[in-house]
Amino acid sequence: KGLRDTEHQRASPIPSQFSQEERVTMKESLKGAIQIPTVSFSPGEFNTTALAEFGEYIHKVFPTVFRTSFIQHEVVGEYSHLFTVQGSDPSLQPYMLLAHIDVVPAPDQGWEVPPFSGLERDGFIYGRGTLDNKNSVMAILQALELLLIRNYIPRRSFFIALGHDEEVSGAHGAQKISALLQARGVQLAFIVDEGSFILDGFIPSLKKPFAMVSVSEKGSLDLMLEVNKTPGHSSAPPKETSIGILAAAVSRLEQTPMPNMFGSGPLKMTLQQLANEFSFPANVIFNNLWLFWPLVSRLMEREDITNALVRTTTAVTMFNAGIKVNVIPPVAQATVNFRIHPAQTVQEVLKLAKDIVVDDRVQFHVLESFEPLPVSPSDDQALGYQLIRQTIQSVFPEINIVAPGICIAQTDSRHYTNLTTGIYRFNPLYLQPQDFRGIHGINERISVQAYETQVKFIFEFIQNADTEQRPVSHLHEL
Ligand SMILES: CCCCCCCC/C=C\CCCCCCCC(=O)N[C@@H](CCCCN)C(=O)O
Ligand SMILES: [Zn+2]
Ligand SMILES: [Zn+2]
Repeated sequence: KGLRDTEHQRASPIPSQFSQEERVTMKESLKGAIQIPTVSFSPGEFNTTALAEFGEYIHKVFPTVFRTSFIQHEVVGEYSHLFTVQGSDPSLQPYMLLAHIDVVPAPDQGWEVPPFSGLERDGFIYGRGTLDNKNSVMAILQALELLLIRNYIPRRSFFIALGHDEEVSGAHGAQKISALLQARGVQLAFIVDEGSFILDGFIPSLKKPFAMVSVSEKGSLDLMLEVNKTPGHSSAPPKETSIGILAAAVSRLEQTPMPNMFGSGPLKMTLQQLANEFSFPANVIFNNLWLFWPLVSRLMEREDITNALVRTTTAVTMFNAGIKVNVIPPVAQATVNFRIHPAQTVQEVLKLAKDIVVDDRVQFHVLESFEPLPVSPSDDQALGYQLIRQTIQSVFPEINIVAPGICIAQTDSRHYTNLTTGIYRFNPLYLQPQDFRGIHGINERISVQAYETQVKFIFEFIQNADTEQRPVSHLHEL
């Protein structure tokens, strides 16, 4: 399986080796990026000073990118960046690399070092954005900078889109870039974004880490539940207050998980590809899912992360009520964040939620919703998927399995379905469960060595994408 060379294949790729000085520069540049607090607080509420500073910062640390004649740079939606890298062969369909420069807030509490310090400790750079997602922003531009310094000229054109509001919707960044490219008539061969990793230790009986390339992502429904009651004196309370009614409603939602959808969606493909990697007897079980699916489906529910793969999840994330200790509360509101399994729709989940609550004193307000994403191809003919696979095999030769999977979070790539059917979410980094807890959590960090490897991966990927051939079906055709 893979990509077939032709006479046009670049004779000798530029080796992905970096000098000691370059390696120091690249890690210092990442630290500088972490120190700029580009926080998204809520839709439309960003640290605009930091976003503007970030724009100046990338000019400073990647001067060659900005002065190269075949690269066009545009600022979109005030703070997002779009780079158009013109390849020498217009017959090759362009692709796009995505990343986002905004981060979620990070209060200091619980961090070993301040979250916007970018401090290095024991070989790790700490800070908000080191995994989500300034690592990708900086690694993409760093790899391009290093290629340009080595006089690289791409054959296949590509775009780099860096959104500034991914963490709150992408409405001002990714959506505008997508509309701009659509207006220019651009169609893309594929997109590569954040959203998955080389996963290590997420499934107990799996012997080795494997690379999961997410070919779909879950949808979402932000639902606000509201109960109104006439306020009054707390000395003569009604049998139920708005708070009590609402608490019972959200408790019912928490206690009644959405149906287990194991068997539909990309997870089946993931497990089939992994089957032989499990130790005995799990390998027998995963090789015979037709027989053991009830058992596997129950096993998947046990851990939070694997549970998120088999169903629409329900997270009560906000609860507001009450105005004074001796006043019966007039209104109580709770917000529930559902992450929708690819085999369900927003409308189905809304109906299920209402059927669980069954209380007409509770009003439902849909704040925002997004359908799950279609499944991108991962077969032998899928150029983007095969290029990712090829580059993983080169940069991580110890990884035996590259499997398609699903992203349990949302990414900016969801705004680009108008431009391509090939959307792949993969960050070339090892991720363990404790690293996952750092994403949106505390002590988010990346090892210096992992960041260098990410730069190396993109450095090779950009060159691999210059291939002019289509993927081939069978190895024996090589
Ligand atoms: C058998 C396979 C086991 C798989 C285990 C999966 C482990 C999880 C791996 C990776 C998931 C990390 C995803 C990182 C991307 C985070 C993107 C993000 O934070 N997006 C936000 C966007 C919010 C937009 C506003 N609604 C989000 O989803 O909240
Ligand atoms: Zn992200
Ligand atoms: Zn995030």
